[in-house]
Amino acid sequence: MALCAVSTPTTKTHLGFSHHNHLIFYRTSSKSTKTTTRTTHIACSAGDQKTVVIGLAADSGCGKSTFMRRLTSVFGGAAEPPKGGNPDSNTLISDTTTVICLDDYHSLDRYGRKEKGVTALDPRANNFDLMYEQVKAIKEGVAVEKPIYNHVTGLLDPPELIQPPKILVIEGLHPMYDPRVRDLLDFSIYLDISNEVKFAWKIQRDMAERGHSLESIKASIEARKPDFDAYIDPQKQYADAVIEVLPTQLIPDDNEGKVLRVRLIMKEGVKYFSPVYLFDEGSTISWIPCGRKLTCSYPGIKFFYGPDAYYSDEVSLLEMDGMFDRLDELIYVESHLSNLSTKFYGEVTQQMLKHADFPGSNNGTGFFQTIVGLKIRDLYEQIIGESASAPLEAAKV
Ligand SMILES: Nc1ncnc2c1ncn2[C@@H]1O[C@H](COP(=O)(O)OP(=O)(O)OP(=O)(O)O)[C@@H](O)[C@H]1O
Ligand SMILES: O=C(CO)[C@H](O)[C@H](O)COP(=O)(O)O
Repeated sequence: MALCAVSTPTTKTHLGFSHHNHLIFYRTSSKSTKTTTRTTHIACSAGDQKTVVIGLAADSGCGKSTFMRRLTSVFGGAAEPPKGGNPDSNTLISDTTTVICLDDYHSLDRYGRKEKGVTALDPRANNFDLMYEQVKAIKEGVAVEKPIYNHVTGLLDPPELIQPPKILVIEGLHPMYDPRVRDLLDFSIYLDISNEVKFAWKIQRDMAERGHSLESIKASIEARKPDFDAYIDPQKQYADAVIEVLPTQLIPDDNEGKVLRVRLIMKEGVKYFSPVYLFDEGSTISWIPCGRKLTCSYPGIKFFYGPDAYYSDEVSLLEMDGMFDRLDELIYVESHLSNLSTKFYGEVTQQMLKHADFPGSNNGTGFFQTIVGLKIRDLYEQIIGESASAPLEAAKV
C-alpha cells in the first residue's frame, strides 16, 4: 500500500474510486476566487499502469487545441469533454489520452485578476501547489477532483473528477514553469509562435470569427507581452521539442503570415526520443523537393536539416519553409525522413490527409505537429513496454 496525497479545491468531502477501483477519500476546501488546498494523506494503492505525462506549453491562440486534436487522433478515437459533466469543462477525454487545460489552475478568476491588476500569465494568478499535487497524484494512478476555470463566465466552477488515463497531457500557459511540475513530465513541447504570426492568427480568429476590432487585438497582445516574456517564453529552454513558427524567408518582406517557416527543434539525448532526420543523420542538408514528384507553386518549398545548439543543449533542427500544394504528394517528403516512428509506410501523410481541414495542414505546423504526435506514441509505447518487462526482469534476478 502506498500513501496517497489528494488535494482538491472545494469544501465537499466524499468518497470516490480510481480507474483501478481503489477507494479514494477526497477532503477539500476553498475560498471563492482564491483557492486554498487541503491535502489528505490516506492509504491507497497506486495503479499498476503508469500514467505517462506530456506537457504542452504555448500562449493562448497559438494552436494548442489543434495540436491536441492531431495528437489524440494518432492514438485513434475521438476526444470528448467528460460525459454528463460541466458543459464548459476544458477537459478532453479519449480512450488513451486525457487532456487537461492548465487554465483550470487559475487561483484568481477574471474579477480577482482585474481587482489585483494581474494577468492570467502571472504566476500569482495560478495555483502551482495544487497543479503539482494533482498531476503527481494522477501520475501515481490516483483520481483527483480538479477545479474548472469557466472561460464563459470567467469564474471558477465546482471541480470535476479526473481518472488517471494512459496518457495525461497538461496543456496551457505554464506546464514547465514550476520545477516540481516540470519534473513530472515524461516529454515536453513548446509551441513558439513569433509575434508577427501570432498577430496574423489572432486577427484571423478574433476579428473574423469573434468580431473583435484590430485595435483591441493589438492592445490585448501588447498588454500580455511583458508577462509573456517574463513567465511563458522562458519555458521553451526546458522543452524536449519546440515547434517554432516564423514568417517565410521565401518572399522578401512578407507580412501576410500565409506562408510560414516552421522549425522543429529536437533535443538530443532525451530518453525514449530519437530526433527525426532528413537523408543522413547528423549532416547538414538544404533540400528543395519541388520538381517532378512534388508540385510547388510560388514561392516553393525549402527544407533544412542539421545539428544546432538551443540554449545550452545540443539539438537537431528540421526546418520547412513554404506550403504544400497537394497533400497526397507529401509521401514524397515523408519517404526522405527517418526516425519518424510510423507503424507503416506513409502514416504521416495519411494523418495529414485525414485532417486536411485543420489549420496548418498545408505547411510545416501541421506536418511537424503530426510527427511529434507519432514520436509521443512511440515514447508512450517504450515506457509502457519497459514497465511491463520490469517485473519479469526482477523475477529473473
Ligand atoms: N497551424 C496554424 N496555421 C494557421 N492558423 C492557425 C494554426 N494553428 C492555429 N491557428 C489559428 O489560431 C486559432 C487558435 O488555434 P487553437 O484553438 O488551436 O489555439 P489554442 O492555443 O488552443 O487557443 P486558446 O488557448 O485561445 O484556446 C485557430 O482558430 C486558427 O485561426
Ligand atoms: O491566457 C489564457 C489562457 O487560455 C486566458 O487568457 C486565461 O485563461 C484567461 O481566460 P479568460 O480571458 O477567458 O478570462
